[in-house]
Amino acid sequence: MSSYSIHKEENLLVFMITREHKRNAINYEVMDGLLKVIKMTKQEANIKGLVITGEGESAFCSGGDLSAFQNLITAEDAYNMLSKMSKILYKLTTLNKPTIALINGTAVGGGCELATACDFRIAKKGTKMGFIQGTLAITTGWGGGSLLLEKLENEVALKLLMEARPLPAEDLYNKGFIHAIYDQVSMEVVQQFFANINRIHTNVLSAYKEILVRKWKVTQLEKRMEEEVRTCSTLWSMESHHQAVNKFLTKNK
Ligand SMILES: CC[C@@H](C(=O)O)C(=O)SCCNC(=O)CCNC(=O)[C@H](O)C(C)(C)COP(=O)(O)OP(=O)(O)OC[C@H]1O[C@@H](n2cnc3c(N)ncnc32)[C@H](O)[C@@H]1OP(=O)(O)O
Repeated sequence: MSSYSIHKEENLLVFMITREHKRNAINYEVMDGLLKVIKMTKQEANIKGLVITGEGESAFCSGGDLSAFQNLITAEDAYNMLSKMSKILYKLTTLNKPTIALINGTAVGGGCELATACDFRIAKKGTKMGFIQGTLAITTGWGGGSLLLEKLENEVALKLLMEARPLPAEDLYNKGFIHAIYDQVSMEVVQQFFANINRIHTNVLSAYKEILVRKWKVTQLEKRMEEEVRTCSTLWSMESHHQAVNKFLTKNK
């Protein structure tokens, strides 16, 4: 069974992680799917934007698949995986069309990084989200810390990263991380959120994205994300991280 699906909803492409049993954790197949959908969104003239979501009601995305990545022991092993995803998140962030994270359930760790790489975040009421990487004795490893610092005030972002705890969507709406909250989330609410943007020609939407991307090029966002990956790779190789992952993976055994 595939780890993701891609379909069209009117003029939007929808990418869904279909790993509900793993709380939509990201494996290499999901990474490849993300690359594919980013390319499709860019190339298809009749597509106006991209929506990223997770299967089911419990989770948007629980970050990297810890069971798949637990065999990455050294900093070099970790770097290869982390930089692969970080490059994908940079491509997503700088995509020339609007992107929306439809946060249908819990988003933690790399799941929050994925959401941060989108332009807009819509969440279901009460959903918990957190950059919990600190509890695993690592930092954000896919460049999401650098992205969060671009999207929120520095002090607000830093506090979220340093506290490493899940917060309800309502709190994150007040901090500016979430842009709209709905009782239930579906493609209907995405179309509602997107309606005004949808009236505007794609060339104009792309031109606005280009203004933002130009700023990120000047401030070397890509390089900053790469440095973040390197720092996380070193932390990843430490015993404290391996112990924390082991604790999670054996919690129900
Ligand atoms: C690798 C990059 C790094 C980064 O740069 O950010 C990361 O993303 S590190 C990963 C960070 N993520 C986590 O630590 C999240 C771990 N998951 C959880 O805390 C919880 O599962 C949850 C997301 C809060 C959901 O809780 P709950 O609804 O109670 O479900 P369970 O905990 O029982 O999980 C069900 C099932 O799914 C497996 N699972 C969940 N998350 C992951 C994951 N990230 N990787 C691998 N597997 C995951 C969990 O082990 C359960 O499996 P079974 O026991 O086999 O049913």
